[in-house]
Amino acid sequence: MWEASEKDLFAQSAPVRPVGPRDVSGELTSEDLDQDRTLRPRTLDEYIGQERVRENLRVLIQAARDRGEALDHVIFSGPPGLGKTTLAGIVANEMGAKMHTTSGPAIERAGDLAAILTNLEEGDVLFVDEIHRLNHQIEEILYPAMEDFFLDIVIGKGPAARSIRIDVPHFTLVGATTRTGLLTGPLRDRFGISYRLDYYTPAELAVIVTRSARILGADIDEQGAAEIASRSRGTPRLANRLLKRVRDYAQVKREGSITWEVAAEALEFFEIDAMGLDTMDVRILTALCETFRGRPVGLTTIASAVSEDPSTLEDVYEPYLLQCGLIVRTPQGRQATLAAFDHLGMEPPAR
Ligand SMILES: Nc1ncnc2c1ncn2[C@@H]1O[C@H](COP(=O)(O)OP(=O)(O)OP(=O)(O)O)[C@@H](O)[C@H]1O
Repeated sequence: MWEASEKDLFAQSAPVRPVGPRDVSGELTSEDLDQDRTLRPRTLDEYIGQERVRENLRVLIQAARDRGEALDHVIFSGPPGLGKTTLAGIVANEMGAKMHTTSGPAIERAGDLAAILTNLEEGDVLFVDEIHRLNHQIEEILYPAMEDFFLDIVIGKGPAARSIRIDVPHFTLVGATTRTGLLTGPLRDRFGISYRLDYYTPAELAVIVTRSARILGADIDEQGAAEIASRSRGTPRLANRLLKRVRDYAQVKREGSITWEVAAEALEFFEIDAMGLDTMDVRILTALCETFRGRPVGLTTIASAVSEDPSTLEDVYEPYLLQCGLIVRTPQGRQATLAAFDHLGMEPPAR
């Protein structure tokens, strides 16, 4: 049950995907938005990697289609750039449904959500990016809409208040989050289907790079694709971005074709090291190893040492450094491992 004024009720729906350029690691930049339109796979067959998710979805989508029903609500979680938005588009496409896109922080008022939901048609997909950032009042309106497809609205205040119930079409909510931990229990429980996306293997990324190069008309050989893939931190968005940078380098400094030698030289030029770490990753490791001498450190302390926002550090940089075993999370904070000292070519302090 929620309260809304008439004005609120007829408010414009929230702006779509208000993302600005965030030029860090797997995060989205404005260039990515253009690139995404052309490079994004549209069907499950075109989608590379995440085998379990893909095969599961294939069965669930076919079952829903055969029954003529909307697919159950789905949530995708995982670090930025792994393909959550891509999968949401594929779900809509494979269901033959229309996709509407918004994000958690863009839905500010109850009326925003009411406007979005009442504009949907039967079977439509509503994609909510960063769903963990929905405010609690909005979440509560969403519960009956997800479960029983109605909105319960109270108009006015005090004795004059009246309640109306509005039916909404059977839709599929596809949520994406980088932080499942921040999702409230009741919201999480209302998703019938939940997948966590993993980092891609270098072999899968090499296939993605080769496919993207074909679409972009770039000439690349197998070793060139493998070299870009191995430095892409398991992330397709980054693989596509590095491919474009290497293509620029090949065009200006070499003959245009991307071989292993050209790719390695270009990535060196753009300061992407052999593990795919960029300058910010190296600054984080250097702070942990050098400034804090291998001791455990809190997230905000590291963030101020490298002048970065703590949540970007936690969402974007940390997962890959943890995955590579370069840092660990202890109850006292984040700590560099011996592998981090080794990677930086430093002696660990005597314990
Ligand atoms: N499995 C895949 N095969 C081929 N390309 C992919 C795949 N997954 C993602 N991509 C490409 O990577 C880019 C980023 O994907 P996407 O926008 O879906 O990531 P995301 O997880 O939604 O990121 P964010 O959380 O930052 O929104 C897109 O350009 C897409 O084309």
